Amino acid sequence: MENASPININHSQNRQEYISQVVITAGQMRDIEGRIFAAGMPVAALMEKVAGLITLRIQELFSLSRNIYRVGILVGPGHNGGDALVVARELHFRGYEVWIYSPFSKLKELTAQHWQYAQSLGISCYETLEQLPNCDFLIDGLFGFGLERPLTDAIASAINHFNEWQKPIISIDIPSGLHTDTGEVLGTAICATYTLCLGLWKLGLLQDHALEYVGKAELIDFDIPFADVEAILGNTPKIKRITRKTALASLPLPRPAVTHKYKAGHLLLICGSRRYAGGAILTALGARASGVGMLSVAVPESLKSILVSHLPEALIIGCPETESGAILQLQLPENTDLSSFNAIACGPGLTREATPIVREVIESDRTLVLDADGLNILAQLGTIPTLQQRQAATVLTPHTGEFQRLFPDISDAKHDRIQAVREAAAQTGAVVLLKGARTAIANSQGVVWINPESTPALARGGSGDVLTGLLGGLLAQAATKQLPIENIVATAAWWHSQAGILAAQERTELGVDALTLTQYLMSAVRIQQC
Ligand SMILES: NC(=O)C1=CN([C@@H]2O[C@H](COP(=O)(O)OP(=O)(O)OC[C@H]3O[C@@H](n4cnc5c(N)ncnc54)[C@H](O)[C@@H]3O)[C@@H](O)[C@H]2O)[C@H](O)CC1
Ligand SMILES: [K+]
Repeated sequence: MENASPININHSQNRQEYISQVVITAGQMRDIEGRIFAAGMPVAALMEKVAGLITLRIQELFSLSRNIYRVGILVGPGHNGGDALVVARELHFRGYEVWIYSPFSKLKELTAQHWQYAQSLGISCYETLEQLPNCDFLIDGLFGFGLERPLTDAIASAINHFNEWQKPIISIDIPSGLHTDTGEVLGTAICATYTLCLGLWKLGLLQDHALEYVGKAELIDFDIPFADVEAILGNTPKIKRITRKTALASLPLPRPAVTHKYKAGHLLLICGSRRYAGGAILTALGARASGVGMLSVAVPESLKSILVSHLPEALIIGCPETESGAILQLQLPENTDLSSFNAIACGPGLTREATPIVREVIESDRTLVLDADGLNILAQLGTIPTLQQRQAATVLTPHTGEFQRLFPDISDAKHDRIQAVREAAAQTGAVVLLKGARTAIANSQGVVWINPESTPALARGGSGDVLTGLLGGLLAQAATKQLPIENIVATAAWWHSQAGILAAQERTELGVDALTLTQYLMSAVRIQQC
């Protein structure tokens, strides 16, 4: 954090950025909340403040009109339900037609008081699903981060019932039924249209399998003092969302006024085979977009001319090839060896025949990105023992299937991807990027970056090749800087997804083939720079 006088730390840009990055668990939220109440903030006052902010946002999302005026409020037994009851009261005063549903007989005291007051205002309250009025949208205040066990019987069937209504649902803090940390569905869960996350981003909202329940997630910042967050998480929180600011900070921009091509990094790509020539081209185009000063691309000899035609500025190295057209041997130009390069990216389109090549680059002292067949070969060689000997920085970029081949003993990456990628990084000492709808990046000290924004448009062949090239190019340029490798990897993931989002906006989610994606990389970063 830049130095800011203590007076304004809670209102500064720094706090905004910090709050937008931090990702927390239910336990950490409870501890932070505990500090706030211990410092004298009455629970009821905080609930009033939070619910007031929720009400304002709801009025923006569903402005009162002739067609939108009926709102059903689902109330749980805890303070999530308390929030919802305050929202119910405030929307009632703002002219919405409000009804409340809660099947719980035992409510927390504050929640029970709000229930009683809502009834005194004449707001219709229901305890059973029968005869519920129609509505234009629903507000889910059943459970927040206090959900402790799977939902069963009455409340589970009620949630399924409301999901079947196909009405827009706004979930307060977390879609009810989702595990706050793993994002797992505990029995069943509300399928939210919007999730208004309170105070600090909950980890479960960033887990791939939660996304279909979360809908569009927004943060309701209710001025949690920076000191309280820092007291629980420390100055460098372990799990962070990649933000535009952090991503742009690791880009090699602006360039120094005086520079030359070798100062802007030299990347060696080792990729492609006669069967997968396209993978080599896409990886090289991704690398080109990174701005790397010099790009060398080692491919089987038979691919050399097609690579030259696509990338006239790159040094294409034609290597001896096997019968089936895989690279047989890395044959670098005269007076060149692996130490001539700032970074190496190896794997796309290699096929499994290129084991000697992968072994050679692993044994080198260069910063190394392994992807695709580079990862499959690493898995065959034995992930942990093979990497143990490496001193230089290693980045692995598996999708879920490659991850499970690399780390068969790590708990199922689908269950808790964040924990899985952390374990993989700790076991290998590598930075591990686990691809997904919310790509997660971990280093061996347990720091995790999560990319909070992406698009299903990127789920296509070749998209990963582009990322590998882009990442390799950024690492080659950063070789002389002291930036943490995981920050560079996070920036590459962010840049890649922003290009996909921009391309999908202009061409729909069906129009983002990998070649098109390479053409959006530049405009994505230019737009984000404004
Ligand atoms: N974080 C903050 O600073 C603020 C949070 N607020 C809201 O409070 C909830 C958390 O409230 P809490 O009472 O701790 O938990 P819930 O509302 O999620 O309710 C849990 C409640 O339900 C019971 N329960 C747990 N599991 C089950 C189950 N499977 N079936 C039935 N009942 C279950 C449990 O015993 C609890 O009583 C947070 O999300 C915010 O919405 C503050 O209002 C504002 C500040
Ligand atoms: K909720």
